Amino acid sequence: MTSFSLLAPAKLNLFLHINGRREDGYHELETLFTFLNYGDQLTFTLTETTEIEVTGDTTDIPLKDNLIYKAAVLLQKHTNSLFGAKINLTKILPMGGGVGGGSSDAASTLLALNKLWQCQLSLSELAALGVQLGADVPVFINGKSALAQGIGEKLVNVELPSKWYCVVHPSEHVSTAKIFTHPDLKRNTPKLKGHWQQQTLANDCEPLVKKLCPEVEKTLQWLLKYAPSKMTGTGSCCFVEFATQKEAQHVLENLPHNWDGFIASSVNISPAHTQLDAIH
Ligand SMILES: C[C@](O)(CO)[C@H](O)COP(=O)(O)OP(=O)(O)OC[C@H]1O[C@@H](n2ccc(N)nc2=O)[C@H](O)[C@@H]1O
Ligand SMILES: Nc1ncnc2c1ncn2[C@@H]1O[C@H](COP(=O)(O)OP(=O)(O)OP(=O)(O)O)[C@@H](O)[C@H]1O
Repeated sequence: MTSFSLLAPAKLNLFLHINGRREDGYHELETLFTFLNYGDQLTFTLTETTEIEVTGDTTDIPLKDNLIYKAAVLLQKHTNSLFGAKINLTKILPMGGGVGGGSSDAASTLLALNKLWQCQLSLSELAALGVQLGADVPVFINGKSALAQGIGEKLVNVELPSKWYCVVHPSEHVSTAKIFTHPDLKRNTPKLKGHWQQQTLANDCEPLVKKLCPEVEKTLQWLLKYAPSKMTGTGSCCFVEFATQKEAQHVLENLPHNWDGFIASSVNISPAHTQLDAIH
């Protein structure tokens, strides 16, 4: 196989507790990750030179900063691969929306090129490379819904019931770094004791983001008409959960005209892994 496509799925943080700040500035957190059957589309084609070419919806991001390019170069250097690749991106996920699009692109690139270049690195070796690109990359490499600890890289797989989500993307962009460096961020939630299902679960970034971005506050309020609303990651996307597609579709159909959103079902195994396993 010298060319194939993979999805880079979205993630949702079903809760996000911040337990403290480390000396390097990163935060200790506890979060529950689920994957959505919805994401960016990436096509990988093997080339016989070492060049890495990224095409498609990449205009906003300089090549050297693109997490797809960075992931490819990292793997190439780590394995001394003499191959290259042409990678085409169809961007579907909102950038900086808290659904992990950049991290998921990076993870799908590592997974795909590991196969295309026959590097034969294990998932834990790929995750160790991935965490150098972002705290969220390992969960996408691991490919299973998981409870994460540490900076988000210590993962315990969990089985979650499949749900339907309506995800709304407010027009305001939220910088993850800005939230994590803000003095008013709540950083003192005690670590979970016992099973997470028996606890009160929240997103500790939500009060601060609501204060800084009125659009997020407005979105969460509007969604409350339908179901308990939550924010994912450091925002700005907000979501509501349902048992059926019909209920999620109903919210999407009623979105105010200038708002963006999508619906998707959650899956316990990342669609990138399901697709990769089907390639021989
Ligand atoms: C908030 C989450 O989206 C939850 O899934 C992630 O933990 C963020 O993951 P990410 O976007 O892959 O994060 P990175 O690209 O590694 O870091 C973005 C910014 O967030 C801060 N950051 C990130 C993760 C973490 N546990 N503590 C942090 O303080 C970093 O210092 C950096 O300034
Ligand atoms: N291929 C890429 N896709 C999206 N963003 C990228 C990519 N490469 C680099 N970036 C940079 O990464 C930043 C964060 O992107 P991303 O879409 O992952 O944010 P996010 O959904 O808030 O992620 P998280 O929840 O992990 O914080 C973007 O603002 C962009 O500058």
